Amino acid sequence: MAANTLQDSITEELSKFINSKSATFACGGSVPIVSFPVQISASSTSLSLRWDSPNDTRSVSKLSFPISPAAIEQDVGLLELVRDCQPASFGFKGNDVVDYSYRKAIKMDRSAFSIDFCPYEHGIIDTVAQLLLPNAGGTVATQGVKAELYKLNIYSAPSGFFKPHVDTPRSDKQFGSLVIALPCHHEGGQLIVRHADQSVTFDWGSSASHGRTSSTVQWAAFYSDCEHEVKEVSEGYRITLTYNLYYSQGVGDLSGSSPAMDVTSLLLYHKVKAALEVPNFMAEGGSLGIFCQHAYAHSTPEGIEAFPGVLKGVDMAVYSVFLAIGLHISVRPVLEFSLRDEYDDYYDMDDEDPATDDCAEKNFIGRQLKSLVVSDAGGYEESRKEVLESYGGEWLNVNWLTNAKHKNIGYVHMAYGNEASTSFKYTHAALIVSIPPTADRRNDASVG
Ligand SMILES: O=C(O)CCC(=O)C(=O)O
Ligand SMILES: [Fe+2]
Repeated sequence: MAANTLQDSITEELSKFINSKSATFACGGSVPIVSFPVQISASSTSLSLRWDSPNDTRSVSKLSFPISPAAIEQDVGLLELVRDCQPASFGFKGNDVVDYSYRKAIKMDRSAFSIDFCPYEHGIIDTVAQLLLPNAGGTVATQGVKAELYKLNIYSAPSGFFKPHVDTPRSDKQFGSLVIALPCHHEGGQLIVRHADQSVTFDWGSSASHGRTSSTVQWAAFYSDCEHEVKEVSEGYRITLTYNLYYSQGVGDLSGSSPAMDVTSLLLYHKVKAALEVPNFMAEGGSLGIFCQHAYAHSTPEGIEAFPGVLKGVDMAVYSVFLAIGLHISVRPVLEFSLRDEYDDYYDMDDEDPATDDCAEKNFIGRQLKSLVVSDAGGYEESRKEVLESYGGEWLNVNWLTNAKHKNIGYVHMAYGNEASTSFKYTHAALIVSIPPTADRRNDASVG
């Protein structure tokens, strides 16, 4: 093949692959167990599984990992675990079925055991969120991953296996599955994951993983629509934990609605309440403004769609606190504007324009976040007032709590003057709160 033809065909194949979902349908890795729990003593180089004995719920059994090839036949805990598991079923036409010609394995339900391994602690869930989630078909409101432990499974020699299947989704929020292999000696039992005409094999057997089985936890995650199978185990015990992976409100999407956070735990909540109780604080009511302290893409359509969920740090705290107190708060663009701007001082003497009167106190605030506005306003003989009106917003006297920090270009318009040219304005994203007058604050149960 001529060099260029070869290059073209490789380019085409790589390009096709990157453009398909196949580029990320499965991922995996390994975590050395010597590092957890955070190593305080030399004895912390194992992990423990504890489970309820089925015959006596007061009695708890324990098994420590890793389990070496030598220990496999003598480990009493392992034999007990095998004894206490039940045959593993699989979903077939809406029923749970046990059929050893399709799946030969045993399982334990999550309600019966606990283990001191947490995939979140080792960055596995962060990795899944970064790699699999973006193509999993969620929305901007589902930027996080919740991994829910499902079952413990054992595939043992001579012939544990699970034929090709697709996992039954537990809810419409499920986008994938995570399998974690505990460090126990085995051979065979490869997990093969397929998507379109591609496949990935995860071989966690001792020889294939160069002995790592004895010292590492190995894992794989894949999308729900991927067919997968577990090949026959020829030696030892392949012990796995399975997790269902769900979309969740992730970091960046908890503003005002974090199910886990009590907003009153934020000191800011009490400070704001105390301020509102002072009659002379904004006695007439008005607008309180907080310029966002972090940078956001607040003038692109995708960036705007992500608000308010994308707020972070103190911006999220501010948003959540005012929302919880029951005041109206929204993210709005503030046009960067000063008296010294362009030729405004000289050419724009329109008396009605508040900018020429008291713009030192007032800010021009867009009604809502807007993607970049390109306008033909501002040509010859048009006042700045018309330029601003074409953007859409109002002049507000704002009591600012923070200074502007980050800006995006928000508005492109014609420049003033008699030659055609363009000019632009930056916008800052700010949280604008409507503060009622003192009398209304007292009457408002949610504020008092
Ligand atoms: O243990 C495994 O590797 C995967 C098992 C599996 O496919 C399942 O439990 O649905
Ligand atoms: Fe499965």
